[in-house]
Order: sequence, then structure tokens, then C-alpha cells
Amino acid sequence: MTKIVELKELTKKFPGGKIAVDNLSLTVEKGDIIGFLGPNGAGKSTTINMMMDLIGITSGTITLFGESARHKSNRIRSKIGMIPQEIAIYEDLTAFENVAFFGGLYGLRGKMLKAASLRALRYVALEKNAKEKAENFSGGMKRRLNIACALVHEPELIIMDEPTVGIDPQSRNFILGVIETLNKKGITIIYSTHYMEEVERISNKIAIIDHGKLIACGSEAELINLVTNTQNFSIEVLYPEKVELQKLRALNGVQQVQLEGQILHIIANAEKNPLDDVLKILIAAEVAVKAVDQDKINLETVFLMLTGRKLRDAK
Ligand SMILES: Nc1ncnc2c1ncn2[C@@H]1O[C@H](COP(=O)(O)OP(=O)(O)OP(=O)(O)O)[C@@H](O)[C@H]1O
Repeated sequence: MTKIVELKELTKKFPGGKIAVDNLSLTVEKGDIIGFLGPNGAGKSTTINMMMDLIGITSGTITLFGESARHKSNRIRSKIGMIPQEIAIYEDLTAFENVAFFGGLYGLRGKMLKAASLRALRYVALEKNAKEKAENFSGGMKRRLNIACALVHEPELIIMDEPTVGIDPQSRNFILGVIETLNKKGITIIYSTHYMEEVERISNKIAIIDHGKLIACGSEAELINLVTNTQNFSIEVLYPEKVELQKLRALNGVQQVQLEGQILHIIANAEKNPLDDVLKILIAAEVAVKAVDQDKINLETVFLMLTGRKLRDAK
């Protein structure tokens, strides 16, 4: 087991007092695809930015490839490829020129640089567009070019900060495929997202982050195991404004209740099924129950159980 990244009690307090990352500790091992899963504002970017030395840390330590990130040497930098949240490419350069520019920053020259640039473009299926200017690319192609720029120096660790936000489903699917291919070659990936389906598809390890804290970390199966003695219901109601949330939350066996539009999400104990009592309260309040479904336990359930909030609209 080779540790590629080790964060210990990492904390970031911004001037003004906001604690964006709060005592966060985790380890990334060689060959991992670790998903940083958390809603907007959870602290994922701040964690990544500290790892990349783009912002200072308040306390704690970061170890990259066995060395302290505080004195990050060029040797360590050359092992990391970073794909930031905002696409960072030069619009007026061609795809090839963009990739070659970044390759040049890592000391590649001449034939080596050309071969590495074409190889990186091939990875993201932009080889045929090598001579086209980036300004003519679609959002998805720009994102793929951005990824090629981060791959040109053949890093051992790739850090991606929400690389699929705002791009079409086809490009998203393609990017996830690229990540899987890179990982098969032994490259370690840190992937930040608020899309549960993405980490479910590609990650072998998931770090659930909320309000700057690491809530849980493990494989999908390990995380789901945390909530195995629970069951998950969705109840569709016609008059959600009449739902008495406090009464439902007070029921014996009910662990979490969330109302999302007309859907009431309930997490309950597996042994003490409170569904009958829930329905009695709803019927007495005349909410008009339209449908009741038992849902699969998934990462959304884990997030709701551990934080009391839904992943996609947590604030
Ligand atoms: N420079 C800053 N000064 C003050 N607060 C900040 C700064 N940068 C980020 N924050 C705050 O820190 C918290 C964590 O932000 P961060 O960008 O790390 O979250 P995130 O999980 O990456 O979400 P997003 O997807 O929205 O970027 C947020 O509340 C954010 O508003």
C-alpha cells in the first residue's frame, strides 16, 4: 500500500472567520479513484486548493508522495496533474498549442513535447482537432482539452475539481470513461463532485464531505453498510404544505424526514417499521397520499442519514 496523499487534521479558516475545511484527515492510496462527494460549499475545492498549494493552510499537514506539501519540490509538482473547476485554456491557441504550452511548463521540449502533446490529445479524442482554435470548441471539447493539458506530462496523480459541471451528458460520459482508462494504467485520481451517480460509477473510495468535515470515507458498499439497519421510503402527497414534519420526526422508528416538492423522503429503522403510523398522521392531516415506494438504499440515503439533508439541495 503506497500512500499518495495524506491529509492530517487539515483546517482552513478564511479571513472573516469562515471555516471551510474543519479538521479533515484522509489517505489516498496508489491506484485509488477517490470521489470527494459533497454539496456546493462543502469544502471540496478549498481542500484541493490547499493540496495544490494555491492557498495556505490554517493548521494540519498535507503529505504528497511521502513529502510535506509545504516544501513542494518540482519533482512532486511534476507527478500531479490538476484540472481546476474553471476551464483554464487559451482560447486563441489551437488545441495542440494549448497542450504543448502546458507540456513546456513541465520541461518537455522538441520531439518529446510533440509526441506527449499528441498522446494527451488522443486520450481525450481531440487528435483530429489538434490544429483548430480552442475558441471554436463546444463546452465539452474545451473541458476535454483542459484535461489533455493536465495529462501531457504523464502525472501519477490527477486531481479533478467538478470537471463535468455544465457540460452535456455525452461529454460527461466520455470524461468518466477517460478517468477509468487512466486509472487502469495505474494513475491515482481524486475526483470532486456533487453528483452521486458519478462517484458510484467510477470511485473505489468515496469521501463524503459536508460543512468542511469528513463525514465518512470508504467504498460504496462500506458506506451503505453504515445504514444497513434502515429502510427508505418515498411518499408522494398532493398537499405538501399540510405535512406535519415535526409529528413525523417524533415517531418511534423514524430517523430522518425530508420534504422535497411533493415527495416525502423517510428513513426508518428496519426493525421498527413506522410506515403505518406515518400514513395515519398524513391521512389525518389530509395531505392526500398518491403513492408510497420503498427506495433502494444508496449514497443519497447515506448522506441524508449522516447529515440530515439531501445531497443535491443541501445548503
Ligand atoms: N476566499 C474565500 N473567502 C471566504 N470564504 C470562502 C472563500 N472560498 C471559499 N469560501 C467558503 O468556503 C466554503 C467552502 O467552499 P468550497 O469552494 O471549498 O466548497 P466546494 O465543496 O468546493 O463547493 P463548490 O462546488 O461550490 O466549489 C463555502 O462556504 C465558501 O463560500
